[in-house]
Amino acid sequence: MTEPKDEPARGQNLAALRRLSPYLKPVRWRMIGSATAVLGSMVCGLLIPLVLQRILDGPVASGDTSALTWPIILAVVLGATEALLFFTRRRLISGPSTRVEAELREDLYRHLQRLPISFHDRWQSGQLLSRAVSDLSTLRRFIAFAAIFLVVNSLILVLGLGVLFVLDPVLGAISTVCALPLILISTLYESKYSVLARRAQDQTGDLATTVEESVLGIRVLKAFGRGPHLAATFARQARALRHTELRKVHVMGLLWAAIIILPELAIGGLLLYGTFGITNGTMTLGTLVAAVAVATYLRWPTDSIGWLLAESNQAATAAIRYWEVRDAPVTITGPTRPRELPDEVTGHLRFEDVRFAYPGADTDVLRGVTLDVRPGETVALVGATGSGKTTLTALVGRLADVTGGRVTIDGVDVRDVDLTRLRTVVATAFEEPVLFSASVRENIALGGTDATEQDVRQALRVASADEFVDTLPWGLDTRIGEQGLSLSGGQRQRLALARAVVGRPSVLVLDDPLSALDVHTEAEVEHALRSVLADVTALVVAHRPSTVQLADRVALLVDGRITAVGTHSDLLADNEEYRALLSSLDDELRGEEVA
Ligand SMILES: Nc1ncnc2c1ncn2[C@@H]1O[C@H](COP(=O)(O)OP(=O)(O)OP(=O)(O)O)[C@@H](O)[C@H]1O
Repeated sequence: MTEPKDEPARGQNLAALRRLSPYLKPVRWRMIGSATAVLGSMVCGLLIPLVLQRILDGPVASGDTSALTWPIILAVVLGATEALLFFTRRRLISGPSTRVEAELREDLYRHLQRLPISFHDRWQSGQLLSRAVSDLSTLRRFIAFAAIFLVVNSLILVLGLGVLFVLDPVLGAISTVCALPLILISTLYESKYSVLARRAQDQTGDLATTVEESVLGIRVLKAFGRGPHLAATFARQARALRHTELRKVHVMGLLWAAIIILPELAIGGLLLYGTFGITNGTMTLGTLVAAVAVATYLRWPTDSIGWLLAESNQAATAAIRYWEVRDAPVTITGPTRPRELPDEVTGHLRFEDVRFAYPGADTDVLRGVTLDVRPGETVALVGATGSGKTTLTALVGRLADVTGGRVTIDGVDVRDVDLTRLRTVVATAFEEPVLFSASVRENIALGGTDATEQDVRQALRVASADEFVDTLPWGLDTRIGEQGLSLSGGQRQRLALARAVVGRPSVLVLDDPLSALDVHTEAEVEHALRSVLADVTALVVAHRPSTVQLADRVALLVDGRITAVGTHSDLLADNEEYRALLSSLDDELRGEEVA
């Protein structure tokens, strides 16, 4: 599922850009300096035609070449200053614009880390990726270029038209009459373009999602021969994006037609009127040449307005998309006044009448779970598929919050404990042992920020992973591929276990740690698990009888409630439902093995 994609409303654009001001404030003087430099540079450029006018109507008309020296020196100085100031603009703005981009990106990443799992369940990763990369580049380009030139070019346009009016009011009027429709067309086109810009940016996000998913799922795709199917989906999305880009070009093309024709008409009009003026003696040659030179100089400020508006629109769309993520509420936060857990946490874990419903769902997944896991005890959670086992485990480390009842550790509600402290006390290992493209050491140390070399080695020993890590080419420093793809399933599971125990948690939550392992690997991980579970309170989701046998007691989850708790053998003897469930899990397992 993806996030809602609204077309940007008018007015929303400006508000989204205005919200960037806290980031722009520290660099505002450099931005103003850059705008002033470019304005100064363009004013110099605008003055050169006036010097030309003086040369033509003065020394050239009178044949007095001795009077040429100073005007020529002035023209050269103006030209050199124009170039120097233009260069200064770039020097002034490049540092601040990249700094703003980096800060926005950092804050986005930090926010993504704090957002609840439910947010990440809802959003496609490609959409987040495109916002963090391409949208922020668009904003940097806007800050460094479009924002400054939009202001400066508009000012130069007004100034230039003013110069034309001073040279001759009719020349000024001809140029203004041609410039006005251009501004009108640019404004009309702005709204059309912004809708297409938003669509193209969203489609880029979809495309990124497909690429990312196919790279992560490359094994599944190859195994099922589904590569061509995904390639077809990719091609379809790429075609849709191309179609939108072509429509953008079409809209842009219409604008460019107006942009090119209207200034040409203006220059034609100036030449026509000027030629009559010179013939009648009401205008000098210098004035006409200066007017044509000014009008030609104004082509870039005029031409660029549509394109700069397009860039600004694209930047506004990028800003809206950026704030959509930044505005997503962080629903799981630490308490303002945290309650202290004892220094020596015993790990007494209790679920008291716990209820839970996923956001937007009509029914509760958990409907009053009550379970007591004693300090140091291992309880296996058993239930039919979809009965809510994973959901229940997520509540301990507050990956999700209960919607009713409470979860306590040593008598303290987990919502009252400082979040960092809670996640030091509780460690979770998930069904899919996700590893990062980093060294083995870095992957393990993720489980405990203060973990020393000795802690990492101890954790590997506990998880029975030390021997195979020693055989890796660079031992602990061996870089493992993204998702640990260069390792076997059992090796990845054991590294995930080591990561879970490295911070010496008091409560360990394991979501089916033996999933997707063959019999041989299962035995290796089981051995590791026995030693991992020896010193902690553990809640283990179990899909296999072998995992159940690691537990002191078993809790049976049926229809969102714990219906029975007891030892494996007691439940086997007394509970019909448990027997049926276990034999169905056994059948499933046998089916998997045969397959
Ligand atoms: N992010 C989610 N949003 C909405 N519903 C969800 C979400 N995740 C799980 N569910 C639903 O909640 C119910 C319980 O899911 P859960 O993953 O906790 O079950 P489980 O017992 O762990 O299943 P399994 O044994 O197959 O892993 C299911 O009906 C599932 O469809």
